[in-house]
Amino acid sequence: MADAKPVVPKDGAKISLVDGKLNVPDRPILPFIEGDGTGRDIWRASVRVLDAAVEKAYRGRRKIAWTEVYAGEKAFTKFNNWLPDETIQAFREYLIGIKGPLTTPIGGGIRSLNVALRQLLDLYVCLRPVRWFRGVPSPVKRPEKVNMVIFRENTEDIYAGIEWEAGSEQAKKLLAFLEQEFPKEYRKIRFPATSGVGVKPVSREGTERLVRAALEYAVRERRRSVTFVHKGNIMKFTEGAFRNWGYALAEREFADRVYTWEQWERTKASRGEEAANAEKQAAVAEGRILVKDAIADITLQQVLTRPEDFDVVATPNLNGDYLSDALAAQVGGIGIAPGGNANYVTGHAIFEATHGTAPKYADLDKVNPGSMILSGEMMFRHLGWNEAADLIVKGVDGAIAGHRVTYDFARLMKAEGVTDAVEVKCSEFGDEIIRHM
Ligand SMILES: NC(=O)C1=CN([C@@H]2O[C@H](COP(=O)(O)OP(=O)(O)OC[C@H]3O[C@@H](n4cnc5c(N)ncnc54)[C@H](OP(=O)(O)O)[C@@H]3O)[C@@H](O)[C@H]2O)C=CC1
Ligand SMILES: O=C(O)CCC(=O)C(=O)O
Ligand SMILES: [Mg+2]
Repeated sequence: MADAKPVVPKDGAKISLVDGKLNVPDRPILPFIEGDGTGRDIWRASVRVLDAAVEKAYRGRRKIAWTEVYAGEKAFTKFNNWLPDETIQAFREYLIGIKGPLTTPIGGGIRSLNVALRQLLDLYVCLRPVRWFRGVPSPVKRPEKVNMVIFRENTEDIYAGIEWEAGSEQAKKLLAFLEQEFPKEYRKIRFPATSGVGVKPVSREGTERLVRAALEYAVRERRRSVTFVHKGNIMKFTEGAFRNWGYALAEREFADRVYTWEQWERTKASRGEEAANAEKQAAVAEGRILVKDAIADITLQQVLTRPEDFDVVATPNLNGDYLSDALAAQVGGIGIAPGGNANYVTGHAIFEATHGTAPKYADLDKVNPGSMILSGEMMFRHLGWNEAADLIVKGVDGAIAGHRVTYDFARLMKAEGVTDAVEVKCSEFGDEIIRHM
């Protein structure tokens, strides 16, 4: 069987990290994974848009040296390997890349390749900006109020994949250990003989590097607040610790840039509520970032009812997964929800849409390529290619304003009474974006 060594364009050059800064050549080698299911249609449309933006912005001076790497069904078919080492090696070597969605079977079979890539490359931030594009149909009345950036921890929590099937030898062994060593806790397991068991690791290091990234972003981008979203009332030493470590780091490393709810609590306890409110107001007035926290369940209500209270969000892995799909709905759905996974120390990053493979639409040239295209836009900004990124935003704005959109937007537009909305194919929506650049 052939090996999965990527074929790199001869004139391509490597991106490198020099003194903590990306050094991007004019012909950067960027590995890409096409993706399973709708990934194939989406990639075909997206790569044309990304190339067109670069061509229009730089008139041949810059060009991407796309290099296909393999994972998922295509890799398994070609190489009998779901995630070849060559793919990991390529992302290691070329630093930055982009991928389509990959299928993960439910309740058995292989573990997530998406998660494996994040863990193997230690891409500890999953960055998912959620903002509304004018004209995108939305189920909420004021979608323009949604402008949030999710920093989802990307390497630990239950995504570590440490769990054992009910009745398995491993589950029995762990339960026997618990019965022996922690009898009080063991007695809380309602049906031990038929329980699957999982482990949820959340570390101080993992939390701190994620929170640091969120705060650095908030400072750099002059954002208003950072909210730690957690379920720390129930999971005290994992999610609750995430909150506590987050506050401690904010006060330790960003003392002169933030004002935290913990500070407010301390001032209230020592000098009363009025003094605490005055202190907070003064801090916010001088441009400090308000650092606060919210419990995950009520957050899911409040992001709907008062989205303006949420700005940058830092949260453990599972909460971030739920929150990013829920928030995407408010700005027009998962068809326009980009993202990126990154390690800000090593410089490694893989950009990818928030959505999955949407298998029922595979190869129909139907779904919205917007999430992948806007993930490309994020990638260009990450590379410092802002002119190309701006053209993509211009193209997306124009395509939406023209009301020639994929089925998801057309469906919502029609429901909103937009009579001239025309459903176009995935590839045609790509054409529309290029036309409006
Ligand atoms: N990072 C990754 O690679 C991810 C992979 N996955 C994997 O994808 C597979 C399918 O997951 P599933 O839960 O069905 O979620 P999906 O995100 O794949 O699809 C769910 C629904 O979202 C809508 N949707 C998805 N993509 C688009 C798009 N590009 N344009 C417009 N609408 C879209 C469709 O809604 P409608 O039916 O209303 O038209 C679709 O039925 C699973 O194996 C899962 O593990 C999931 C998430 C991320
Ligand atoms: O890996 C998967 O299949 C799902 C991942 C996911 O839902 C996400 O990263 O948002
Ligand atoms: Mg998800």
